Amino acid sequence: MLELNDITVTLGEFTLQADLSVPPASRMAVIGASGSGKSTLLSLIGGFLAPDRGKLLWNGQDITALPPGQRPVSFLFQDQNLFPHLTVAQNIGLGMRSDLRLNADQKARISRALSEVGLAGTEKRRPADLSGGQQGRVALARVLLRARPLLLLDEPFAALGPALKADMLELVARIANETAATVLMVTHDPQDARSFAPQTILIEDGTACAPTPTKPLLDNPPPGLRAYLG
Ligand SMILES: Nc1ncnc2c1ncn2[C@@H]1O[C@H](COP(=O)(O)OP(=O)(O)OP(=O)(O)O)[C@@H](O)[C@H]1O
Repeated sequence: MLELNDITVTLGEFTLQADLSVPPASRMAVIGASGSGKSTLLSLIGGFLAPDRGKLLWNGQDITALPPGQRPVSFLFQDQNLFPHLTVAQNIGLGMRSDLRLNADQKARISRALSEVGLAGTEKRRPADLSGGQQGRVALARVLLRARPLLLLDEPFAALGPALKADMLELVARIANETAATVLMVTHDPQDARSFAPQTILIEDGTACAPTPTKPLLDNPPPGLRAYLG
């Protein structure tokens, strides 16, 4: 279980507050208007941003002061952060061994992850030889192999077409179920929230609200969210 206890973080003029819990093995959408603080919330949980006040707990352990690499977290951002000089397999392997001395079993796992994201046989290619959507899928394969219990997704599949995006969300949901991972996904697309996330964290007026069931929230949104969704 992830707990944000009485958190305040200030970035220039902007302040975000959060006092909420995310139950184990849940899939959550993070929704709010542009500039409401969605990426700020994920940066806070990932350890890229320190709160001015409050604590983050993971399964009861205080992780507020832990650097990103020591948190139980993996990320998938829109900007996929693939290294252009490394092959697809090496980019994925970095998630397992930073010196890239991969054994046969690790290489086999990389190939299996590539098959799962629909990119079988691309191990030796470079990111520049792949489309934006394919690069996104390589980044997803990397995240899947890291198998951390908390997965943070920031608009990860925005560059993909609708069919592929649905496939990728289904894949993330399946892997999250198999590994009992908790997933927080920032999205601007209410359909994605409905299909992927039973619960939603709404960010409004500088506050990340406690999780609430997605369908009733989107069926009957509060005024600020209604205006944003159009
Ligand atoms: N380094 C910073 N210094 C000052 N203000 C910042 C900084 N980073 C973000 N902000 C401000 O914090 C607020 C929240 O930004 P954030 O990126 O979290 O919003 P968001 O909901 O993810 O937006 P979007 O949907 O447009 O990506 C914005 O008003 C932004 O201008």
